[in-house]
Amino acid sequence: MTASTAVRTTLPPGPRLPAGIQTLLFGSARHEYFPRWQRRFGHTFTVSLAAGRKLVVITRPADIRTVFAGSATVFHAGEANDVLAPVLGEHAIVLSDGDAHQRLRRLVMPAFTAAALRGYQDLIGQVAIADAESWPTGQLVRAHDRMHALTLEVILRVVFGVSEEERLAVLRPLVTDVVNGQHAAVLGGFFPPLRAFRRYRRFQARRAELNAWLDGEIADRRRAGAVDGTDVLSRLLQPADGELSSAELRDQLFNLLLAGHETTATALGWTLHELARRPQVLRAAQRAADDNDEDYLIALVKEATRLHPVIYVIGRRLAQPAQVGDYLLPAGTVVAPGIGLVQAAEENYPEPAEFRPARFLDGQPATNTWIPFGGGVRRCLGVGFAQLEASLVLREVLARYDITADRPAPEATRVHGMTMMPAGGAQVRVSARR
Ligand code: HEM
Repeated sequence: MTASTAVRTTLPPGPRLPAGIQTLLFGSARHEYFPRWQRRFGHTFTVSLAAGRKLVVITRPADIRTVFAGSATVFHAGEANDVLAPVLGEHAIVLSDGDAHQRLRRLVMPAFTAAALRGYQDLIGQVAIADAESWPTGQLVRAHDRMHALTLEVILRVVFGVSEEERLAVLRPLVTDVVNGQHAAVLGGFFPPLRAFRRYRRFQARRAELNAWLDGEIADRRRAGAVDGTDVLSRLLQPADGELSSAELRDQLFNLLLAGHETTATALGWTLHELARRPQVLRAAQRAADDNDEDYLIALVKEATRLHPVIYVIGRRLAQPAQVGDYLLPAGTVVAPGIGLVQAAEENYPEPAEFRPARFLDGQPATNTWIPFGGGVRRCLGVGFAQLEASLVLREVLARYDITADRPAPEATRVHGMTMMPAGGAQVRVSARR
């Protein structure tokens, strides 16, 4: 082995700022500091976070492949997600590892197969039409807020399977409180004194109410033998080998709510924002909506999640030492594929700041250069669901409206917990289509 390829046993270089400051920068402006640190320290760098956590950020597709294809007994995603433990239930798939994860994935997967998705299509389409018909014209609309309400409606109707307006009216504010309170809960998990604050206590109280609602719903459905509906809960209730207990089922539903609601809304918000700024691409997208060209509509979302990754970085905690690229990293390190960095690299996407859906029509991107949904055995379970939902929503909106931006510059990105949002709410000016 030559000196240049020798495996290094030190951690990769990284900023020397105090860990508290690096934690703050990671929490509030990772999309600004990670590119700077990459320029300064190279393709692999270490971010030192509070409580001695070391995040080794990787950006080369070959290194990302090592992590995604690596053994699930070595690369633990559940442990890397432990900051979410105060929010999610103990059985949540996102927090699990090893055999427990494999079992949950096997039991939840049938609700996300292509056949299952076809079953949800009409219901999602109805929610999309109802929303699109009610857009106000002649004014500025915060598209992200609208998408937030819409994707919540999809979760309630298509994932939880609730259709009666009376019950939806109870659930909407309850779920909204829980979703809005999750960041206070994560902070309370980090800094116990914050648990005395009202926001933390309110989250816990509303979370308990939602748990009780979900428990009641699952018990009712089991009693009634209601497993043939076209919703995710019905699919999950279908008897399977080693089936989910009621507590496990409740935690998965809650996990799906948190994983699928804000993420999809944000991807849609960014897509509409980019379209409003680019009349030519908008016209092509409107033609695709008229022709029901699903490939183009999905290419729009793929390009939006490339240019504006909803989740900027993901992690795997090493259960034992492992070699990733040039480094032999110690157990306990979190190896973190830098989604936002790999997708913004000129060598992977020429003129990376441009919004070009055609990148996803002329063949596939190179392996591990487009990873907004993560990868390997932990790849997002809802990728097909999110793309179906987004394409149906875009079809209905673009068939009806012209959208423009008042300002040529793109909106800044705001970090909100795990999610990278449009800071101005993805404002678009809406008019009836000419
Ligand atoms: C545009 C929308 C979405 C984005 C960008 C997104 C992104 C992600 C990412 C980055 C991960 C982590 C993957 C990894 O660590 O390798 C993930 C995991 C997950 N997502 Fe999504 N997601 C979206 C929508 C959804 C939807 C709609 C659902 C379900 C209704 C969902 C359910 C899940 C679940 C259950 C996991 C955990 C998988 C596991 O640990 O095995 N997601 N998602």
